[in-house]
Amino acid sequence: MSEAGHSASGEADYDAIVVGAGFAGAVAARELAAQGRRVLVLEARDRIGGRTMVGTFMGRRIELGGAGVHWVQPHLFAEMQRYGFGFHEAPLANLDKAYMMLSDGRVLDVPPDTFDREYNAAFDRFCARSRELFPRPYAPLDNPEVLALDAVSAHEHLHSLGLNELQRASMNAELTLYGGAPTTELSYPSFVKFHALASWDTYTFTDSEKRYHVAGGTHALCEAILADARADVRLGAEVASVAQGEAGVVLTLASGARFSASIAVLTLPTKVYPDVAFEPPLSAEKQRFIENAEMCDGAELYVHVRQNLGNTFAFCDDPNPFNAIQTFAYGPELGTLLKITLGRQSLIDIEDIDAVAAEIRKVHHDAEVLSIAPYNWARDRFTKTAWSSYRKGWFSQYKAMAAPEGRLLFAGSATADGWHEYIDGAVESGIRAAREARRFFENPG
Ligand SMILES: Cc1cc2nc3c(=O)[nH]c(=O)nc-3n(C[C@H](O)[C@H](O)[C@H](O)COP(=O)(O)OP(=O)(O)OC[C@H]3O[C@@H](n4cnc5c(N)ncnc54)[C@H](O)[C@@H]3O)c2cc1C
Repeated sequence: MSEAGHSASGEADYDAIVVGAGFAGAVAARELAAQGRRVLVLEARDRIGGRTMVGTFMGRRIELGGAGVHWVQPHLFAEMQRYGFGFHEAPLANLDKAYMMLSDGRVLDVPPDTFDREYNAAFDRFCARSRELFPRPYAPLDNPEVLALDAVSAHEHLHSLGLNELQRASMNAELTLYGGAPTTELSYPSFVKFHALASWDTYTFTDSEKRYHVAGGTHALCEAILADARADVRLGAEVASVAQGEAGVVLTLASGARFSASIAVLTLPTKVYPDVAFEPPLSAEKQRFIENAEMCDGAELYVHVRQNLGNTFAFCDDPNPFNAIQTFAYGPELGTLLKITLGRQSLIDIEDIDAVAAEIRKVHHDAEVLSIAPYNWARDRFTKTAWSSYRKGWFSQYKAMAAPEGRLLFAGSATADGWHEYIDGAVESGIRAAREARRFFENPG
């Protein structure tokens, strides 16, 4: 290569290189190929799917990353429709038991109807202004008041509402889970936007986060999208540097291999960008966003318990390490599989079965934990954060991360206008980046 983007013959290897084969990358690759472009996908891992990951536990398929999906997530739903994927319903509805672990460790055994009513009341109050603040949720910064409120933390807003103990604790557990950090850090309007996206309706929102999975698994859906791209895909291809010049881009892998193209679409999780060398460096605005905006310290864990606990749900308020403990499957022979979501994995070692069992027994006193299936996203070097959550003051800056820089286009769920903590946001961002690419190719100047 003599100059960024040119091989010795002067021909770039590809029209576009997509970095990352999660949902954002798979969709961007397919859309670029549909435009007639020659596309290469470079993925650091030896699998596709990124922050969606399917495993098996006790003979069942489990989603260790992004899983909850809903038809109010239009980009993802369109993909499910296109490739013929339906919805698989997780237990959640018709709970036998509901629990609330308060911040001091006390556990309330709450009748499920009361739990639902109080939690929904808290949610309604927290998001009471969602329609007013986000009349068009896909243009989330149109209302100038959102920009001002971005400096307000979820904690500050929650404590201004005069809620009762159960309402405040359940809502704080939910917000800790979403923020992946203490709620004093989470941007208040960034969370309210999700309520607006769920048609300004609390029940629909709750269904959208916990109730439905992709039947057949997220992996199969991601595979279907990527197969449709008919792109060259290289797994185990960790991009170490990205150089752009007048003629194109050159991406160099950790192995030393180099590929050139006219443009690159980057879909890296935000916190991973500092591990890639950019020449010239990324803009100061982007670098500030990368350093400051995201904070999610989350992880996911499945637990097999000998006893049949029935259909249960527990919220655990910060600083208890598990924020949500939900029955995933149960029966007389199986016992119970619990799915646990943690906003703050650093509060516990999720690979330590004794520590996990002790925590479970605070809610389910006699539970005998037989085995666990943890995955720690915050410690995964190709993720570093779990889902994308915005620190207060940084939600209003997300467009800095999405903005193209020369021949580099940026996708990934954190850059989405809509469901930024979700698979839907990843799909949305891949479509947007491909649209930007089309504009670039039509008018390269
Ligand atoms: C535990 C957990 C629970 C979640 N729950 C939900 C949920 O219920 N519902 C929902 O919709 N969403 C959920 N999410 C969020 C959702 O999974 C993500 O928003 C979405 O999958 C992100 O997709 P992406 O393509 O933007 O990024 P990613 O999926 O992270 O894709 C980025 C890709 O880039 C690759 N990469 C990184 N560095 C390099 C490099 N140097 N070179 C080449 N490749 C590289 C990574 O390996 C990865 O494959 C959850 C996420 C987690 C972790």
